[in-house]
Amino acid sequence: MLKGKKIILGITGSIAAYKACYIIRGLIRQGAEVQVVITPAGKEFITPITLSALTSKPVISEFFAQRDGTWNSHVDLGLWADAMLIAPATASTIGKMANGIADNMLITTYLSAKAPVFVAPAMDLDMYAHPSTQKNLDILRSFGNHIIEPGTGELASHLVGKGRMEEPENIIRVLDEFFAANGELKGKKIMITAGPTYEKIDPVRFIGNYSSGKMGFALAEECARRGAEVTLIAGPVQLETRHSRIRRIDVESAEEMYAASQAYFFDSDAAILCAAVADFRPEMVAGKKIKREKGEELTLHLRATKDIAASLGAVKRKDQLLVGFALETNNEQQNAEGKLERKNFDFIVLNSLNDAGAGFRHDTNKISIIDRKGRTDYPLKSKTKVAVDIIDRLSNELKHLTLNS
Ligand SMILES: Nc1ccn([C@@H]2O[C@H](COP(=O)(O)OP(=O)(O)OP(=O)(O)O)[C@@H](O)[C@H]2O)c(=O)n1
Ligand SMILES: CC(C)(COP(=O)(O)O)[C@@H](O)C(=O)NCCC(=O)O
Ligand SMILES: N[C@@H](CS)C(=O)O
Repeated sequence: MLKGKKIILGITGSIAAYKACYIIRGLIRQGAEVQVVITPAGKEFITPITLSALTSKPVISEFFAQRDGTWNSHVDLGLWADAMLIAPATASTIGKMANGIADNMLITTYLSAKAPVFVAPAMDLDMYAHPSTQKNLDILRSFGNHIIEPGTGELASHLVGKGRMEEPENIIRVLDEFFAANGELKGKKIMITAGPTYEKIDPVRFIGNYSSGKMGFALAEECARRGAEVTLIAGPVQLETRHSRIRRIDVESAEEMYAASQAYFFDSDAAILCAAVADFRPEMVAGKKIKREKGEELTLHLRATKDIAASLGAVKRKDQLLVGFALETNNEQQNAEGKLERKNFDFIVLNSLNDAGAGFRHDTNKISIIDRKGRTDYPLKSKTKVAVDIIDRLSNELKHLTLNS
């Protein structure tokens, strides 16, 4: 959840300074804006030209801009930022931060920062273990700064030990999770159904469908990233959840998914029913494997499963949102609108098997969001990005619900 976040990246004189390029690229890829402030020693390890090309901003290193003497206001910078990240942070910089020695633009900016500060130490193992460094880190923690512990591995000295700056993707994840934990869905409880259901014929066979769970799991991760507590009711899929705020409930049949949905919906602010729930189940489940008969036919009597969406739509409170999906092969708009009404959805996500790359098993999807006011079409994109579009809409609807309730 770094979209739109303004981040000061402080770079100091460590051989790990080159990794700042990957941090910048990762932050910008997540929609953040990055302003680099680099120490004189940092410039010995990586050039402002490279950093400026990556951030599309002039790099700040002096109190006054070289080109025209403009004052680089550390005060404005401190007020501008949503976060300040010092990566890599040398022992010297950590000591200056801990003791307020503002002898360069980076420390001066740090002392003016109003935003949360994250520090990623990078140094040799003995320097990191030294009581002075550890004491300075404890002081920084006591000020409320977030220390991103270094990793263990081969160091510039070719010794092996703790002191390698944490990897860029993990540093970015720390910031992402920090903002997510304070994200727009903080405190919201969201129930999501995902994947197929399997309806037993006998101990060996079942009726199912091609749902992989990818779309539902992407929705769960996106809600968790935005601070929500997520209950993910998952049919039989080969996927793992990543975010710690996702509580996963595994089910197999439509009946089990129905029971789980009934159990968790009451306490939810919103439910997103992405699962491909079987509409029919065998009336009788054979206790033993049905043997191939001499004849060429096996007749199965099927009975309709309970409609989870309709049952939730019937009891949905005014302070709850209910979102459905429709996978169609024809009459897409008409079928989706029918389900919107029949199941009392607040909006429905339509995807059609007529669109290449959409629907079951793909890593991509092409959706339209339909509600009682109209329809919004989206291009084919990754299910991760489709989830962002859907949760943007859900988040907006939740805000209106909160305002109107
Ligand atoms: N027993 C069912 C079947 C479907 N759904 C939900 O209802 C929405 C639409 O599913 P779909 O199968 O398209 O709807 P059906 O009512 O089964 O209509 P169709 O005849 O097209 O299958 C989806 O959010 C799905 O998760 C549900 O909750 N319970
Ligand atoms: C097609 C999907 C199951 C997603 O497929 P998956 O990522 O699970 O393979 C989902 O986008 C969807 O349309 N679910 C509802 C299906 C239905 O019952 O209409
Ligand atoms: N409802 C469909 C899944 S889209 C089925 O019966 O499997």
